Amino acid sequence: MATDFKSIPLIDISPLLAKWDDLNMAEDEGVAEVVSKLDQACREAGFFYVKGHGIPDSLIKEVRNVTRRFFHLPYEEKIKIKLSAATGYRGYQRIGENITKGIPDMHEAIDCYREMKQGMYGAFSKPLEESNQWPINPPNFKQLMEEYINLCTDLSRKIMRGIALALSGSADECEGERAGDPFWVFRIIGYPGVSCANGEDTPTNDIGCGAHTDYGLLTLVNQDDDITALQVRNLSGEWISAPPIPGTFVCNIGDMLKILSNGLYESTLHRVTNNSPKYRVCVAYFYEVNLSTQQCSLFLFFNFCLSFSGPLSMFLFREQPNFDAAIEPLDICIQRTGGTKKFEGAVYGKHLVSKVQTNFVM
Ligand SMILES: N=C(N)NCCCC[C@H](N)C(=O)O
Ligand SMILES: O=C(O)CCC(=O)C(=O)O
Ligand SMILES: [Fe+2]
Repeated sequence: MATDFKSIPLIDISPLLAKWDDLNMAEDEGVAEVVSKLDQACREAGFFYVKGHGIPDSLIKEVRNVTRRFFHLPYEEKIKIKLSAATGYRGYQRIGENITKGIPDMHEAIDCYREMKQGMYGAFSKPLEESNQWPINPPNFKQLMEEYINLCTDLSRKIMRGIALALSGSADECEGERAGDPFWVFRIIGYPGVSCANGEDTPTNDIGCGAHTDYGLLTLVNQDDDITALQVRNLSGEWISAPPIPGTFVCNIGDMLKILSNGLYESTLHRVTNNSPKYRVCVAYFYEVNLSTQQCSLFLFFNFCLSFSGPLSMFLFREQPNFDAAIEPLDICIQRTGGTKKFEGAVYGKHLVSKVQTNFVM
């Protein structure tokens, strides 16, 4: 975010999706136009809406509907999948358990993370190495969300190809050899509506989620289409609303893309306040990292050799997400920003674990 933007741009990405896997995509006029809009949006706001994304509207709505049904269940039902350090920070957290900059957030949520094989990355990934906890009620919850997550993963990868071109890299600049198996985070969130406390006329103004930046590359927000609650901070510190635009996702840049782009793009601060009397649902998919490391290539090699020793080893050595990717500013971006690295590299998984471990009071 480098400007005093007053609204958030809307981009129709269908030309990019039509050519995303075409080696000459950058020469296509339609793609070039999308790329230039992405570049402008990422520089100016770090936020943009996308339409023409190809994910069926019926699925997007159904994801919010089952979410609403879950949060309306009695508390005893919801804590059956309660999040704790012992569950790898996966599962349900009640209102006020997530904290941002020391202040409890007025939201409840289910947190999910791409699952990882135990012991894969050494000690640092241990805190997150458990399985997701899905509600058994509504019964189709897990299946529906997994289908949705897969579509969001594909879509994010394609948008990231456009962003890689916008950074004047190659389309797959932000991917490793093992692209296609990225690490993701998924948050299913509910924000209670405000009520007028003690008969006062003005509703209490509770912060649904305090000002923060997202941790990875790109976020896709699926928000209720009748409540304006998400706000994005511009350069002079004004909070600009991101009202719902039916049929779109709100997309924003996370900390890993800020590092990769050497600050050309920034992860913009945003927050949520639900001042409406209605309960608000939001389902956020976070496309976190998709760059492989040296370690990963070695692992791939072993995996390749072992794949000849039968189906069992194929199963044991199935692909793992690149949770341990070391993120450094890309050379092309260093050149474009005056030749010096503005950020030290970060190991993605360490960044995530340090955030998650300080996000809860329970
Ligand atoms: N995985 C992501 N990006 N989650 C965003 C949650 C932001 C709130 C959190 N308490 C914080 O302070 O970061
Ligand atoms: O509720 C929203 O609109 C956004 C939530 C968000 O920013 C987050 O979970 O990181
Ligand atoms: Fe966020």
